[in-house]
Amino acid sequence: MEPTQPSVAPVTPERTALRRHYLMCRPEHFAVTYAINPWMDPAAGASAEKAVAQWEALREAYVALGHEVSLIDPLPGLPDMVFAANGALVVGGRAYGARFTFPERAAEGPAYGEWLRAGGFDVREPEHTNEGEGDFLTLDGLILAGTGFRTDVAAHQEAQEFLGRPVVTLRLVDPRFYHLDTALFPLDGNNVAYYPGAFSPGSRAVLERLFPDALIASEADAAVLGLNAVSDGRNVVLNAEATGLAEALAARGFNPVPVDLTELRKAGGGPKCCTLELRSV
Ligand SMILES: CN(C)C(=N)NCCC[C@H](N)C(=O)O
Repeated sequence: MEPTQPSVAPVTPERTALRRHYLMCRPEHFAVTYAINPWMDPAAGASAEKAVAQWEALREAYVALGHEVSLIDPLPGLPDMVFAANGALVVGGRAYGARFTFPERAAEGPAYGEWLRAGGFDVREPEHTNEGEGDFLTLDGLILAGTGFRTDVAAHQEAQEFLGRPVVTLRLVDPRFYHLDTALFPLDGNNVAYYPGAFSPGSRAVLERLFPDALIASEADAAVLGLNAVSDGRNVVLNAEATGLAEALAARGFNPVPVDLTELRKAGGGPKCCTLELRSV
């Protein structure tokens, strides 16, 4: 008889959630009146009422998970202000302000800056174009920074100097994934999920070197903005249509929390875009 190999059951790691503090902006003035990314079609229109209902469900999901949510008042004439992640990058109580690429969103930078200053954050007015956490994603030891469509590489250096954290530049090459947070999200402080096709060959090699155990997402999941997700280290809030990604997350011991943000996707945004993390450490 052949000796039988002892079978080893796969070990799914226990994941730990860390309580977060998020800033959000109710989409009362949401609309698609201009097109600054390939997802936007002003002729197709969008409903602020539907957007508010979907956004409320996202806010409630965060609260149910035990996170704190603060709100900034939406301003008329700024239909994209719901995308709070673009408003700044906040790390260790310091806020590196946003300076938007397109004039349509320019007034959002000062609005978020004022809110953060009033909240006691040390706010830096940026010299260089950058769209906040849309293109800066923070892990324990470093900050990943996107460029290619919106944020200028000079802003990566400016953020590094102000925040005192290493910033690693990644080049985006597919216009559907115009912000880093449409193509990659931190699973926890040390690992990420991403769609390789969104990055230049050199940046893909950097990601492989930094994160050999990364979760690699399919194009189908990326194309429904599934990577525009928010993880607290255990629970991952993501677009409901990203079913393959949700399964892969569950297989790694994460708890996928699906949300429906189809109305906001008409402007090119998902759960992460609506969520600016206020990090005190
Ligand atoms: C990661 N974040 C924040 C985003 N991807 N933001 C969505 C911005 C959508 C807006 N219409 C724009 O094109 O700027």
